[in-house]
Amino acid sequence: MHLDYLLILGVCAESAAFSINGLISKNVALSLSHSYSIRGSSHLRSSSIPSMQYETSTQTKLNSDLNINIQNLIEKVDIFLAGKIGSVEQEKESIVKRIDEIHAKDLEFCSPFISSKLRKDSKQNSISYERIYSNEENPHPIAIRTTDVTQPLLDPYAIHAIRDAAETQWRDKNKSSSRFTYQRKGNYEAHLIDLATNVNPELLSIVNTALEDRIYPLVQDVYSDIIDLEDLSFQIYDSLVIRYNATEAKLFSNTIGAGQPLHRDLGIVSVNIMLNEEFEGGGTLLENQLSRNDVVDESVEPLKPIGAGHAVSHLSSERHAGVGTTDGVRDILVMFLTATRKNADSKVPSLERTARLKSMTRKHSLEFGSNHDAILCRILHHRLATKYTPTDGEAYQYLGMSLRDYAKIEENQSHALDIMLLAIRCLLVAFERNPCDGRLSNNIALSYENLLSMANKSGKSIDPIEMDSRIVSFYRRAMLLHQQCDKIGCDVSFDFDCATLNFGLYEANQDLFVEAINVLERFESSVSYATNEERNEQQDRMRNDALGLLEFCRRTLTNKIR
Ligand SMILES: O=C(O)CCC(=O)C(=O)O
Ligand SMILES: [Fe+2]
Repeated sequence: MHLDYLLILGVCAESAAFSINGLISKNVALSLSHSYSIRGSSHLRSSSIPSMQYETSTQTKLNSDLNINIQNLIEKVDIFLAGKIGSVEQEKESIVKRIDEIHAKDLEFCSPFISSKLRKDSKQNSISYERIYSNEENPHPIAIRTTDVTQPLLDPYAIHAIRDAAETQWRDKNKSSSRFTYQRKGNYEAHLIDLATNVNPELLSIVNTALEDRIYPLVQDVYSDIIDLEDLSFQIYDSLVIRYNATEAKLFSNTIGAGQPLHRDLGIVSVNIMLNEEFEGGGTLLENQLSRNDVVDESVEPLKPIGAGHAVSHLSSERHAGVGTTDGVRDILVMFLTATRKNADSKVPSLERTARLKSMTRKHSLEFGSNHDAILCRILHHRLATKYTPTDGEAYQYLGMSLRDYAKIEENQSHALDIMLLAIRCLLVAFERNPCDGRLSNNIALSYENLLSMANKSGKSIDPIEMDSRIVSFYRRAMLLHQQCDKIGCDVSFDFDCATLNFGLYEANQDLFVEAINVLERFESSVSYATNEERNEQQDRMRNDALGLLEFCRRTLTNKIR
């Protein structure tokens, strides 16, 4: 589905206003005034760097149109920011300074692990690997998998030492210092640096040898086409031993197994090494493996290394999940690599800056007393994220969502509408880059709904049929993407619930009760795999709302038939 970006600019022509039938909000005592937009998660690893490449032949023309529009769009965002913030350039500088300082501090955490020599001085890569491609007509590489059984990144001795140290730490509850945010039943984690420091000092030399001889040369080989490696030195900023214990997860009736939801990691490159083979399910699902056609592709399978000691690697910005391990125990060692520039003015690569800008936004914005200033802070951060990595779809997504939030508090209706249009255009740029992000499709549909109601308020009119078809297409797309993930064993239940309820509510508001029922019926059969208590509560509330709405639709339909 390709959308016409220019059309969005032209939707405000003067003609009859379109009004949504307000049946639900008028007649039903449901607390459905809120819609569920989906924010990026705030955990340590929620950040993003661009996907490896971004081109398809059918998109070529759109891309070139898009380039002109992006420039125009960014200019408009800059004009908006300059009108709201007195000293934009100064603010930007201080944000970047703060981000770079955190980066420098984080690098100390794993400093006992060696960093890579510059590429020209480093060893030649000897590890064979294959590329894994996105699921589209003109696929682009999204990951690699090592392919030669005789060349593991870690040998059995190293694997044994790592697992043994992790188990020792897990037995000692006092020693578990976790920065890991996916504290789900059945999941365990240990920082490799803690294991090397507190449990088995030999791990330092084991890991450093693997890094120097195999891992860094491999990474430099794999990513040389994608990242400018000139004067770049890689370094571990964190590394985790993760255990997914399916038996324990099942005890808590978490039927999808032990896993991690979709996320991005901080840093630049993630290397995911398999430590054992005795489990069912599991593996790493990359969002871009999903089908972007409006079908569920049954052939998509999560990536698994060829055996213990072997690896899968991807840019940390590729959105991915740990698919539920359904039987046994799955152990992995994940290394998150960042980098510094040796000879440049700025030591921090722009990819790293973008990732950190996005991950720090929430924290920085909470420092402001007023909601207005907090939203401006978010817009500024995401604008900077798009500046450092213009290809980053998620940066555009967040920029769009923060602009949308500004539009909602803008009192001047006409200005609000203009800002909303800017927001939607950012979201559409994001969609071009990340067509398989189900949250994004939901948020676009929702934003079109917001646009319609704002247009009504300000007396402007929008082609209702065009809008309706976009809203429905984006909700359908969101549902389909979530459905694919769910089928593969990746926990998207929260996002799936959001999209389902929003879509059902939209249909019900159009008096399309049969359609609404079809959508909402999912709530009668689906299971919730909430990640933490807060989400659990929110999800329960959503489910109740949805079931109430479903009942209302059924009742209304029966009354109509009578
Ligand atoms: O389970 C997996 O393979 C994914 C692990 C992962 O993404 C992470 O630890 O950040
Ligand atoms: Fe990850």
